[in-house]
Amino acid sequence: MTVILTESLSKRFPRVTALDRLTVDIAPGVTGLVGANGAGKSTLIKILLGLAPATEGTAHVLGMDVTTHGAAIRERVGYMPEHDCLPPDVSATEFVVHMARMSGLPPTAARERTADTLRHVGLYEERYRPIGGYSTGMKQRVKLAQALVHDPELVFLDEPTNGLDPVGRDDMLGLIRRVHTDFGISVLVTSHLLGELERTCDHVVVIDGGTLLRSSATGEFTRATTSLVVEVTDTDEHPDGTAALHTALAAAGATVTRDAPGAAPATSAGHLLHIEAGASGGADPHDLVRDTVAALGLGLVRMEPRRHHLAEVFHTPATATESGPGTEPPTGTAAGPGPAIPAPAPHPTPKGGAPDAR
Ligand SMILES: Nc1ncnc2c1ncn2[C@@H]1O[C@H](COP(=O)(O)OP(=O)(O)OP(=O)(O)O)[C@@H](O)[C@H]1O
Repeated sequence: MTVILTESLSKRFPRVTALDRLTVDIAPGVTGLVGANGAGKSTLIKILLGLAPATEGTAHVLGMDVTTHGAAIRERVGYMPEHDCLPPDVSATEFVVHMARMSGLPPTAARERTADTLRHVGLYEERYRPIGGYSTGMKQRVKLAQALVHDPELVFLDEPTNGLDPVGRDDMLGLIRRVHTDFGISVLVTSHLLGELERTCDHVVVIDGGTLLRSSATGEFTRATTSLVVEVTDTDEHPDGTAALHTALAAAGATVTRDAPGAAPATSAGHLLHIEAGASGGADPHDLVRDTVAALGLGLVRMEPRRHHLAEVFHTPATATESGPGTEPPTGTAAGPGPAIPAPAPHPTPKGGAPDAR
């Protein structure tokens, strides 16, 4: 089953190719659409809603052609735009009731659905206050509520975590997950932060310069690169236990690094060893570590699998070119041959709203 299907979809502006022969097939569930700023995410959403015409190619949403069924698609799809689009002088309740009425709900149903939806997104007493006084987090919740109020089958959420602090981001990601688990609504959520989508999405589509880099289940991005993290104590015999273990494991044929491969320096603890799974000559790396630690007489503080983050997968040239099952190769690229997408910004920058006041 497919909720979104595009075939060789392109959008060319006079100076920029925003989408370049994009072919994707998205199933029900929560799907992340990842790409750096300018990758073409918002353009794709506008085409899928029937709000902007494609230059070439086809797109279907819930089985409907976007060029001929835009209005019918918008009846069954919710849309949370990226930019601040809320009127400051009305309350969340007034605004969401208005949007529900615009979607065709009768007055009583619109009021009831509004109350339920605002409660679901976590807005309570403050829903009667003017939106102008809300924090960015509260405004994002109102935008999410208006996308859900007409009970759609699918929602497009464009950068819903933009401008939120880490706690606000986690709350929003949890809400997005529940939109699917509690109501069965499929979600297409965009972000320029790869890491935040791996916890939220079943499937991730990565685009760059309007072309497809990769489309696969979230687990496939991370599973292939699992490594073990090991931490040991020092002893009188081995004052640097980590170094001793490193030497012994390497001598046994394991691929060992002292810092997290590809990790930012801030996350690299010099006393952690990373052993690549499957790189220890066929032996189970758990057994190898256990036996080696015991032979050296060290104390084992921890031994745990470490799942690489999506960002690392894309910033490690060796893994970025691997094709897992279900992976589609990049099509002709306007952004050059490099497989890695540009580094995501360290902080999401609110483009339309004020920084979170909380
Ligand atoms: N109406 C337009 N006219 C000309 N160029 C446009 C227009 N809309 C988008 N673009 C360009 O198309 C490219 C893709 O833009 P788009 O907004 O889809 O990217 P995005 O991935 O959503 O990034 P962002 O998160 O920054 O909005 C960009 O280079 C942008 O400048």
